[in-house]
Amino acid sequence: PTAPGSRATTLSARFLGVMPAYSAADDALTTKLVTFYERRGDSAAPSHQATVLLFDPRCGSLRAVLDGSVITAKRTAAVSAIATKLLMPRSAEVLCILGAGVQARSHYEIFMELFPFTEVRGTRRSLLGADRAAVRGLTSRLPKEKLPHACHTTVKRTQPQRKQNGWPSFGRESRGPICAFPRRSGCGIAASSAR
Ligand SMILES: NC(=O)C1=CN([C@@H]2O[C@H](COP(=O)(O)OP(=O)(O)OC[C@H]3O[C@@H](n4cnc5c(N)ncnc54)[C@H](O)[C@@H]3O)[C@@H](O)[C@H]2O)C=CC1
Ligand SMILES: O=C(O)C1=NCCCC1
Repeated sequence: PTAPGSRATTLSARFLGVMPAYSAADDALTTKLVTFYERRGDSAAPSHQATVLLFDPRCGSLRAVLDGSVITAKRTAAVSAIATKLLMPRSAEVLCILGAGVQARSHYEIFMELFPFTEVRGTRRSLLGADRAAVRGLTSRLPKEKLPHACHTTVKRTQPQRKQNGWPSFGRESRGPICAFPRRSGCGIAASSAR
């Protein structure tokens, strides 16, 4: 989760986030620095780039500089997985992932490892490029007649809002990832990872 004291500096759809944290249990003093930029089609750079600095809590000296991109991808998906483990109906078989970027991939990987989904669905803009062939039962749109049991949005700058039929629809503000379980499952919108 975002640490208390985190700050973000904005340059019109370009952000620098500072996420300091101290864990007494691990005796670890750290901060993550993360930039997240709205990308136009012509940019090859990742939309989110992060670095983690680790300090010695006793003397304040810098001890390590870590790449933060993998940590961000895995930690965020891990939080979604915890929420899903606690809230998803046991009978769930169908996973839906909206978005096709870094978080879509990390969510896909951990969800396929931890849960017995038999089917994965995405939207037209999904799913996972090269992994497409490995995804069983992928459909290119969300069929109304058979709702998935868990839905994870990893799209940028959108947020699902519950529709009457229980499906998330996209608003224009805010950010994912957000875990949603359709109302039919009895859970409603269940959790938003992290922030
Ligand atoms: N809560 C947390 O701790 C974290 C949250 N995030 C958030 O998760 C989201 C995804 O991050 P990344 O995967 O790293 O970004 P990314 O830039 O790698 O992927 C974004 C994906 O969303 C898709 N997309 C954008 N608009 C769409 C739309 N209207 N419909 C369908 N797909 C659409 C893009 O095509 C792209 O595949 C961002 O909003 C980001 O800020 C990311 C990291 C940590
Ligand atoms: O690294 C994180 O955690 C982020 N949270 C929200 C937006 C971008 C990065």
